[in-house]
Formats: sequence, C-alpha cells, structure tokens
Amino acid sequence: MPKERRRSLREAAFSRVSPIYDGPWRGGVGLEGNFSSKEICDDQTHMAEQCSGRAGSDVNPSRECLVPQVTITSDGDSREITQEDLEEEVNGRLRRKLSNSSLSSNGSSTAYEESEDDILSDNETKSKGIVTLEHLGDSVREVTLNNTRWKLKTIVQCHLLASQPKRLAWVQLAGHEGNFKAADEGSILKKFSENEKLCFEWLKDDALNLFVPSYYGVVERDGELFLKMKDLLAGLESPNVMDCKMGMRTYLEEELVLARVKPKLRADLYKKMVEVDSSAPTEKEQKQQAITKPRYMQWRESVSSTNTLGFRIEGIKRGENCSTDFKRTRSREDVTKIFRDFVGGNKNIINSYITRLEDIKKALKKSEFFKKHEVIGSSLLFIHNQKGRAEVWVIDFGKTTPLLDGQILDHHRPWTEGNREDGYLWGLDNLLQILASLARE
Ligand SMILES: O=P(O)(O)O[C@H]1[C@H](O)[C@@H](OP(=O)(O)O)[C@H](OP(=O)(O)O)[C@@H](OP(=O)(O)O)[C@H]1O
Ligand SMILES: Nc1ncnc2c1ncn2[C@@H]1O[C@H](COP(=O)(O)OP(=O)(O)O)[C@@H](O)[C@H]1O
Repeated sequence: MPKERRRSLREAAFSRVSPIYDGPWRGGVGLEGNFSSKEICDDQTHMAEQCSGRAGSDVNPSRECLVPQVTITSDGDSREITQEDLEEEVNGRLRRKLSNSSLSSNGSSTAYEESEDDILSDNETKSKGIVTLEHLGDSVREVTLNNTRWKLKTIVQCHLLASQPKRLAWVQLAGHEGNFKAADEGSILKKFSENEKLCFEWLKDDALNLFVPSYYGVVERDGELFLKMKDLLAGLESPNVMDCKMGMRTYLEEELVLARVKPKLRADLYKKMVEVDSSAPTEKEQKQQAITKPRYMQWRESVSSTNTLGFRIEGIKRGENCSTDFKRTRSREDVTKIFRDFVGGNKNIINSYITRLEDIKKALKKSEFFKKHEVIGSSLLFIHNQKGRAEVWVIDFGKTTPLLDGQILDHHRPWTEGNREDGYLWGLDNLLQILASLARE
C-alpha cells in the first residue's frame, strides 16, 4: 500500500470521527518461557485503551488480556499476470513499485539506490506485524495501534460483518508490514519482488522445491503486483508457528559496499537500536541520532544468536499469543528453552521437526539452487498443531541472490567479505543439535 494512503488511513483511524473498531479481539491465554503474560497483558490493555480511546466506543474495553488480531482482508479480485504483462509493467510506470525488495532483478542494488530516500524516511513500513487473514466481507476499515512494548506497529483492518467471518489462522511473525494479502482459500499474496520471483521460478525444478511453499505465479490486485503462493497455515486450526531467520549474516555484501561508498544515516534504525539497548550506540552515534543499515544489522546479529548459532528466532505464535520479543535471545541455553516451551515438551513434535530438518538438509545438499545462491534473510517456518502435525518450510527469498557464474558456496565456512558465505548450514546444524538435545531430555 502506498505510504500516503497508509498515513491517511492511520489519521482517519485515530480521529474520533473515524470508523469504529469492532474487530476480532480475542482473549489471551497464559504464556510460558520467554513470553511474559504480564507484559503481554499490559501491552494488550494499552492497545485496548488506545483503540477504545481513539477509534471509537464499540471496542469492549472491559475484556482484559486481549490479543490484537490483525486482519487483512481479501479485498478485491486479483488477476494473473503473464510474462508479457510483467515486462510491460516492469519497464513502465510500475517499475518503482516493483522494487519492493532492495534488490533489482539481477540481484544488484540499483533499486536500493533509487528508493533510498523512500526507505530512509519511512520506518513505518518496516515494522513487523501479527496478522490474521480473513476472507469474506467487503467493508474494510483500518486502525493503527502502536504497541510500545512489543515495538510493533501494526495496521489493523477489521470487517463490519453481520455474520461471524470465517477465520483463517494466519499470522505474520516477521518481515515487512503490509507485505501480505489474503487470496483464494489456501493461498496468500506477497508483495512482488523480482528477486524473489526469480528464486521461486528457479526452485520449481530444484531438489529443495518440496520444502518451499508452492508458487502460483504473479498476480495483480488493485494495481499492485504480488507473488501468489501456498498458505502454509491453511486448514490448520490454531497452529503454533515459529520463524527462525537462518544464517550468520543478515545483510547483503553489496549493502556493505554501498554504505561505505555512500553512507546513509538512518534515524529509524537508531531508534530501533535504542529501544532494545539504550547503551548500544557509540557517542558519535548518539550525537548523530542515526546509524547506517549495516551497523544496525551487525549489531542485531551480535545481540541475537545469529552470530553465535547461525540463526535467530524472529517470532513465535503459541496458541493465541504472539511475540517478537527475541532480539536479545542469544545463548544456546535461552534458544533451547524457547524451543522447549514452543513444543510444550512434546517429544513427538520434536522428533517430527528433527526428521523434517534432516530432510531439508539432504535436499539443500542436493540443491543446485542452494549451491549457486547466497541465501540471506531466509527463514525456516516451524508449524505444529495439537494433533501432532509438525512441518518446517523454507520461506522468504527476498534477499537470496545468485552468485557469479561458476561460483558456489558451501554455506558452512565463516564469512569474510567477498566470499559471500552465509552460514546457513552451520545454523541448521546448530538448530538440529538443539532439537536433538531436547529429544534426549
Ligand atoms: O528485524 P528488524 O530489527 O526490524 O530489522 C529489519 C530486518 O533486518 C529486515 O530484514 P528481513 O526482511 O530479512 O526481516 C530488513 O529488511 P530488508 O529485507 O530490506 O533488508 C530491515 O531493513 P530495512 O527494510 O532497510 O529497514 C531491518 O530494519
Ligand atoms: N507461505 C506462507 N504461509 C504462511 N505464512 C507465511 C508464508 N510466507 C510467510 N509467512 C509469514 O509471514 C512472515 C514474514 O514472511 P517473509 O516472507 O519473511 O516476509 P518479508 O519478506 O516481509 O520478510 C513469516 O514469518 C510467516 O509468519
């Protein structure tokens, strides 16, 4: 959604004459482990207050411990886009819009440069959201809630429906706000990125394909392009979900180069840094009140388990509760504890996850795609339900970039600038060891 439109919707949502929120707030249940139920209750009360105070009187402020269920509606018909259409669009006026990712089609950073000011000025688009997709209904309203403790800025869209909407248990645990829309049942739309599209196309004939959400092509909705893919949560009642971002590095080498050649100071990233640790910025950074993106990304890697284990936990949904408060989860012990809580100590689920990860590892070792790509910012999405169904999927290829002709990675060696190693397999081995230790308990 264009920034201007998002802002005006937010303004409308916060104005007293704005539409009334009567969206799908739900009662929360207790949390274990890294989740603090008190914190979440406080947050939700705060959010409920915000909502009731600003968005109208239909909110039920008496319900405590409410979980904000962010709803994205299937708000229009989408049409399939052919390659021809796409070339026309890419070369035409939509080109700028297609640069949703910081990558251009060949994996270079031209789009980043083009959109630099845009990126720098809009930290709102980069915050994470927790999203429930709903189908049905055509009346869509938006309310913005700012949950200060979770550091989430979330756009809430809610229906005004006479009947109970059919709820799909969909949650966005990480990534960019507003990146997903509901599609036909069983599928979702993710904002178009040429880079990710090329990855999906390559993956179609690759050994890894079995572990990647099925890809259904490019579609257009309301003048915007999307990648249509399988909704991995479709048909699952109240699934538990965890997003683990893989690799020992989370930014592209070219971002580092760019920051050296043309350093861009970002106040939004400085703000995100001090929200986690006010003592993290150097004196100089404090004066500037801004940092570069690689500085932020490297700091994020060092305070989380990215540097120590080659992966980090980005977000978890357990029951009806979600948390993305794992930025400082760093040690093997802490990560193990969070996994233990996530599976509720269920050995069958742990063993299913181990089997699935071992299958993924075998597929990665066979995969031509994996050999020939630097895999940055990709996640493993863990999903299990009460019936013991447990799956892991490889998602997010927005920053996965092809290597130069003939170059291959082993994904295990340490990274030194220029070798483009990402540490994906090192992270996967650590993940497997952690799950194995839980299986032995
Ligand atoms: O997770 P937090 O601490 O919020 O930091 C985010 C993530 O690292 C994003 O990576 P990912 O998409 O892999 O989650 C990244 O997006 P990019 O994909 O654009 O690198 C954001 O960069 P900016 O979008 O530049 O702010 C950065 O601010
Ligand atoms: N195919 C899918 N099915 C279900 N959930 C998904 C799917 N793809 C992504 N998600 C959810 O959206 C979140 C962000 O996805 P991701 O592709 O990483 O977005 P971004 O490119 O904005 O970082 C994931 O953590 C997960 O919760």
